[in-house]
Amino acid sequence: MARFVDRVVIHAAAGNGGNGCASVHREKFKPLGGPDGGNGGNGGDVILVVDSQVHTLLDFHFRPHAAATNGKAGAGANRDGANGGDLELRVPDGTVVLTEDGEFIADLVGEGTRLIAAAGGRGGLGNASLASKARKAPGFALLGEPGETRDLVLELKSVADVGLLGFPSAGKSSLISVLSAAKPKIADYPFTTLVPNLGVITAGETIFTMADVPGLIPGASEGKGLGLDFLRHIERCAVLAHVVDCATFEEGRDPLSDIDALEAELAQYTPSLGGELADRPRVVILNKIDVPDARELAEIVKPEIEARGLRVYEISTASREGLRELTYALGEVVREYRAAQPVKEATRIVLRPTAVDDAGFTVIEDPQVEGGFIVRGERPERWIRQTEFSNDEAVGYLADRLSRLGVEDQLVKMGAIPGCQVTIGDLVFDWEPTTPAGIAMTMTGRGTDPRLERNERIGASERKIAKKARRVPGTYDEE
Ligand SMILES: Nc1nc2c(ncn2[C@@H]2O[C@H](COP(=O)(O)OP(=O)(O)OP(=O)(O)O)[C@@H](O)[C@H]2O)c(=O)[nH]1
Ligand SMILES: [Mg+2]
Repeated sequence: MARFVDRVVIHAAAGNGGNGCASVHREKFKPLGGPDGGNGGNGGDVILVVDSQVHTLLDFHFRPHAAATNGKAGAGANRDGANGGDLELRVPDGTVVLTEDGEFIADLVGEGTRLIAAAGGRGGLGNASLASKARKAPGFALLGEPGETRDLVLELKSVADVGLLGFPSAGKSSLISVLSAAKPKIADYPFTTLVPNLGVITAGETIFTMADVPGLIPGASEGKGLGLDFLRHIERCAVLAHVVDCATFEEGRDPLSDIDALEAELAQYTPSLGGELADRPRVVILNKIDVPDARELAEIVKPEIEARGLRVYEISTASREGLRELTYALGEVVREYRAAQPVKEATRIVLRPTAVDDAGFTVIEDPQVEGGFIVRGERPERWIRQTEFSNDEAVGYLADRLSRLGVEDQLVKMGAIPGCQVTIGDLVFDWEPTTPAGIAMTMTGRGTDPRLERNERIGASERKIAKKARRVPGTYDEE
């Protein structure tokens, strides 16, 4: 059976956007028929999708790299590049997504819940789309944006329906091996099991999973033995089953004190996912009754344990006595537990949180460069990525865009002088006002900016967004 992996790091790489195409339509006797470069396709997303048929993160353990396909470049004759295909990764219900630093991103609950783990890059516009009255035949196109790459931690909130608790050599691995198809290592020395095993058990209509975990000893909550690691697994099981060795001759051990010792450890442990371990339903499995002394002992302690309100089952994994009854009883407890859970609602679509400053930007003084500035913002940074810097026309277009957004005005307002160093994203450059009258231009109203009239590529709505961003206090406006 599957080894059980409850925590993996995945490397998600979304597809890059395809580059836009700069092309000029050509026909016989009509050599310059206007721009006809198509747009690049968008890169594919890497998406996590909850699938109730998936129970472990094992696949990701073996294949941690996930990449969506790139968008295709645009071509002449107005042919747009194809979009890259999304890559859907199927994850178990109850997968918790964290950043590598342990910051919580999402809790994926309910069949079909989706999370964009890494967003594909946008395709670049071709020169046909960039054409305007003022720029009838642009000799450039926009570059496709690189897709996001993110390292994410996936953790299983629930690893199994039933978790086995017990001292080393109590017979936990033996039990899972006779109840399910799991074939864990079994031996008569302590700590045979080092990593948990997962078994799938059928009890009539009910199918449930059981986790065999490493043995527990007193002091585990402080890290003794395999300690905390083990408790982290137990925390993710709905039902806890004590497996008690009734045939041990070890000094100071008997079924009751074994149970008490392990309960004391559980009580010491603070579950990292919240929720109390004390609230989990419990059963007690008295094992090894094929040994005569053990059977006798089991008979003696059974009523005492039952008096604590626990269900007790006497079994032997060696002679297979009592297994059928145990299987159905566990199925019953699991069914009860499931029925008591609130109905899980599919969160349906959890989208990647969008950047708050999508429409705006901020300018700060560069702490490292005297007289320098850093411009931050989703859009200006994206525009930089879309620009092919070896093409002067493309650079001019970028400068227009930045100035229209108000970046230039803001730099002036903050005391930028021509020639100072400005950083936007990956780009560092010596700033020069776009027009010789750049500084004076801040005195004119926005509506009278001659560059605005010249350009119809930016839609009214886009301009409105930019304007609105200017009004939001704190976005960047220092007034
Ligand atoms: N006589 C008898 N021996 C058993 C029974 N169940 C398990 N054993 C023996 O007990 C020893 C330990 O069994 P395991 O299943 O490895 O015990 P475990 O609880 O998984 O132990 P750790 O992984 O070390 O925590 C082995 O030698 C088994 O053969 C049983 O019902 N009767
Ligand atoms: Mg074991």
